[in-house]
Amino acid sequence: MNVYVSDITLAVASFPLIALAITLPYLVYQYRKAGSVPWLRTFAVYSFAFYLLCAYFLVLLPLPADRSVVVPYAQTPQLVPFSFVREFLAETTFSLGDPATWLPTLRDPYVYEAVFNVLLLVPLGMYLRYYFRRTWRQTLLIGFLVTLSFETTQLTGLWGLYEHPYRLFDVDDLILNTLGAMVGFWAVGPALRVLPDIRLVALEAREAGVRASATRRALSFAIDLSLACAAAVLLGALNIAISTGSFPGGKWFGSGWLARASFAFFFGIVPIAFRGRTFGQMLLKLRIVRPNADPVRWYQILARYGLLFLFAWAPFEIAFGVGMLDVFAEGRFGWSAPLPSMEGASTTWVWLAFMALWIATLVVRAVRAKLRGAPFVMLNGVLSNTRVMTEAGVALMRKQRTVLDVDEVRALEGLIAQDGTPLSELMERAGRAVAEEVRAWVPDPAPVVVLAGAGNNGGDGWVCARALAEEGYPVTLVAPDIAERMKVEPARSTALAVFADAARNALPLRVLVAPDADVLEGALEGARAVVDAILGTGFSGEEVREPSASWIRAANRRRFEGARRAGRGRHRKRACERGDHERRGDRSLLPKAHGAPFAVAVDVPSGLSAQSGRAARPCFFADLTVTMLAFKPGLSSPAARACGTIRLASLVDIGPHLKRLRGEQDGQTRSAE
Ligand SMILES: NC(=O)C1=CN([C@@H]2O[C@H](COP(=O)(O)OP(=O)(O)OC[C@H]3O[C@@H](n4cnc5c(N)ncnc54)[C@H](O)[C@@H]3O)[C@@H](O)[C@H]2O)[C@@H](O)CC1
Ligand SMILES: [K+]
Repeated sequence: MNVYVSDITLAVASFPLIALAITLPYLVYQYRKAGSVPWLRTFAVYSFAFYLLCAYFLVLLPLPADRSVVVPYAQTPQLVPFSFVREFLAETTFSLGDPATWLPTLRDPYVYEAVFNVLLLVPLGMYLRYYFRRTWRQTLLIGFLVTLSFETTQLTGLWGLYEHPYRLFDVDDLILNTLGAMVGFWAVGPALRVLPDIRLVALEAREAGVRASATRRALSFAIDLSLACAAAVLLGALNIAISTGSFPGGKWFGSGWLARASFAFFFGIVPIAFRGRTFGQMLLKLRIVRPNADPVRWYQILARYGLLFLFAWAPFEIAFGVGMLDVFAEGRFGWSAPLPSMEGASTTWVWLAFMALWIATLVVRAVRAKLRGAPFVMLNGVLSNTRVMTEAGVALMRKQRTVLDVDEVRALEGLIAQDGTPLSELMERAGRAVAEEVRAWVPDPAPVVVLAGAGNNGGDGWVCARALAEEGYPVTLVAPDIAERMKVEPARSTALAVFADAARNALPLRVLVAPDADVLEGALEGARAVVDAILGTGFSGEEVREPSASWIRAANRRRFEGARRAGRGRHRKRACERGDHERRGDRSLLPKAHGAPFAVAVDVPSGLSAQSGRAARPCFFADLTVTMLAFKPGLSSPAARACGTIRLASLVDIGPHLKRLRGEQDGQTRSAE
């Protein structure tokens, strides 16, 4: 037992080193991939790394001191399955009929080693299910492969580092370890109800990643600063090495000038050459842009960093003089060296006071930004009219600037159709885009409910349902009437075509026509995702008419109250009945019930006016809204929190069509005048 403890102690002792080594790459990776660094994921990653370290230490240590040592018992692999059971029965006093022998056997090495071997991979199974979202089959396979890697490492004496195996290759270990992974997989099941969904965490992180957080910017600045300092030191050393002796004073330039040149390179030339990105910013997917996300001009970059260095540097240079930086020439290091020799300490104080003031303004700005949920803007950013944004934020902001009125979207559709892409094709692309989002969320086929209205928004729903059914998802499509009786084109022909396809190819697609409340609730209960294709840009009015209203209410109930049989969440029910989740101006939304399906709205959540942004009662609450062609004005109203994350499905390159539309609009205004 002590062996285990000492291995784990060793792992604890060496983990900080590993943590240090993985932190920078982890932060960079996380910012690049997910956009921000949520604490839950970070905790999961670090604890997983720590666990793996422990596991490997337990399997491999202690290392024999001598590379050529022969450990007799480890030489012949143990290949008979379950021999530990036989040995245990043969060598211990254990007897099933005699309870007095039970307790002592627990302390028997055969038993605790077996238990240990099971426990070793229990955490792996837990991580695989919760964090990596693996199925039980994948967990079984991965658990087995990890065990196999342990055992082969032992069999080969640390891959040839030792001349002979020093630990025993044992088939029983393979069986018990793999069993442990499966135990972990099943044991974490109940916890999944309480733990936050790791995918939701990722989605939130992506959303948070649109904003360039102070940490992310500080990290990128630290990278650039390190590069500039390293280059300055290197150049300084080179300068001395090359020029010693050949010049009076032993060098070509003062190293102060080299430092300045190096800073000018990394903070001036590089971002100008790479259109607003320093190396650190490239690594962390940040960019210097104008406040409206337009590209910056070269002089704005110079102003941005010039001002920054003016604030931080100029008072310092004025106070200490240029020679101060000349560490190689002076043979002294750091700015503390000349302090005693200052002609009067007053300049030092001036500089320190200036720095303190500047840092204080930074802190105030940071706190204010945090409180208001606004981006953190530094004074040099204000003066140079530049901001640092994430690439995702820049892309989003540029797209969002093209906000089209609902009428304009309709006109645009007409122009696109004239140019050869009919509305039915747009509908096909729209439905598939929504299906893609559902699949990204629910990667393995699982029940999905599509609520499809009578208009073209419903048509998108039909396409989405077919796309998912083609991938094996059991889809329930809820429609107000049979497809033949739909009136709007191309929704009608699309629905008919989907219906025919489903029958011909035996797709797992079931259509419920005007189901009663119980049937609908039953369908929603088992769903992993629900698609709202009831009402889109064609919705108008203060109230939603039936049956759409009941459908929206049923979906919202499932979302906020949980499943009807769960018996929990009575308080939620009351809150829901009071309409807490719908109240306008109420900033915090009721949290989702556990196990509630992922809710995707097509184009706009049903009940929300895409034009005015007013939410009718009821209004569908979505996690994600996939809006078609362009952003609409209503999507940025306060009521638009019903949208969840908003994603744009471009469907076509609208640039040229938009130009034509705007041209035509101008022509009309002029002729009207
Ligand atoms: N913009 C685009 O490029 C595309 C748009 N398409 C979809 O088409 C949608 C627009 O289609 P439609 O113009 O047919 O309109 P919708 O399908 O959005 O809505 C029309 C239906 O809503 C009903 N309705 C209106 N007000 C109501 C109320 N107060 N209560 C209950 N029902 C009400 C109408 O009776 C009609 O059945 C878009 O939202 C989008 O999803 C896609 O099919 C293709 C591409
Ligand atoms: K909708």
